[in-house]
Amino acid sequence: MATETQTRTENPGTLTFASLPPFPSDIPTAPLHRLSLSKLRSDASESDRLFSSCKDLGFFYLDLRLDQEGEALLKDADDLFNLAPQLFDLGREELHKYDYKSQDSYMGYKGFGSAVVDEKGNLDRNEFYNIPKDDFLGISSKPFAHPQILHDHDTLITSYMRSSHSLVLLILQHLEKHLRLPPTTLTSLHRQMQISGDQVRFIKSPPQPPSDQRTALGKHTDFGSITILFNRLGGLQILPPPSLTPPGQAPEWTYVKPLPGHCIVNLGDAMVKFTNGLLRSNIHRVVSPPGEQAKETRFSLVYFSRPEDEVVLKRLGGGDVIPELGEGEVEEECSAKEWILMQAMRLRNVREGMSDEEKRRLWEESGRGK
Ligand SMILES: O=C(O)CCC(=O)C(=O)O
Ligand SMILES: [Fe+2]
Repeated sequence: MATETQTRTENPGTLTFASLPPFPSDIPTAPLHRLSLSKLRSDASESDRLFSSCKDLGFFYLDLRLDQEGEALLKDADDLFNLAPQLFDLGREELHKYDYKSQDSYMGYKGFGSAVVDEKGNLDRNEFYNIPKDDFLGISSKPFAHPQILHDHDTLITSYMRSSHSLVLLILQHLEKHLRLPPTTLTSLHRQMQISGDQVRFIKSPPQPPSDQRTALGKHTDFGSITILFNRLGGLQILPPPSLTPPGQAPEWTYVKPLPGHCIVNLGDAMVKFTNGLLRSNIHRVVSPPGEQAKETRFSLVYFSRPEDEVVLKRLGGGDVIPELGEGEVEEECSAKEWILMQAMRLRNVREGMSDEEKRRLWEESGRGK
């Protein structure tokens, strides 16, 4: 049993999760900055560090402890980690009823092995359940059906959505300030009660045979604005940009070590488009957890915030920090709704009996092999 002191210690090297094998101490980990939510509310230098993290890596840890809203979010995340196994225990056959791919939606269930993860045409090794914010906040015009167990936990799910969304708005407010954009430029594109692709995602990846450990979730950048991620077992890896790689070395996939009391925050493609490449959405993937952790089933919990459906993903005007477009450069007019749908569905066009060649083509056409 982990004690309060184990999970509350200030030394990240000794932070562990109760009842799970520890993250190995002898493997390299990604150099994410560790920011604090409570400091972010009052300390200008913490805000500066947030801006730097969003520019150089596009990923950071956020310590949620010692902050009222942060602690509430941690509690909800804990409760959702207890709910996740119960949801997936409904079984793949039952959950398939909630796969809405045939309705051209990525919401609901994604079955095990239904997306391509690499150039060889290998299939993923995880299941998702995507819960649309709009269905649970009661603003969808046509909500999807979801398993009863989710409705039974409606209060928890909506509380988690509201807390995550409010964290996203806080981060966007800091970014607006550093980008010297008029106040609400970013937050007004992410109003909680407007229709968007925002979702909670549960992911389950079972242990893989030691002789056949593959990528569970293929390399990608997130498509939306800000992602709030909780996980307990390693497995998430990022490919650091050349600017953070020692001179003369090629960037290498590096594990992000989960830290209790923290979430991992990362930026998606919409933030890159809004800022003409000033902010970064870094490439990442999920592989087998390292060391002893590989024997465990891995769950993760994600809140994806995305711009409201009708927002056009292009450079934001009104500030003097975002780089100008190049001479004669014309941006595509793609709405957030179109962009997210296209990105989310591309690799999920795997059909029964598809040849390896066809699967490889799906990967190629997704543009992720670049
Ligand atoms: O499970 C994780 O740690 C990361 C999941 C992820 O990157 C995603 O769902 O986009
Ligand atoms: Fe991701």
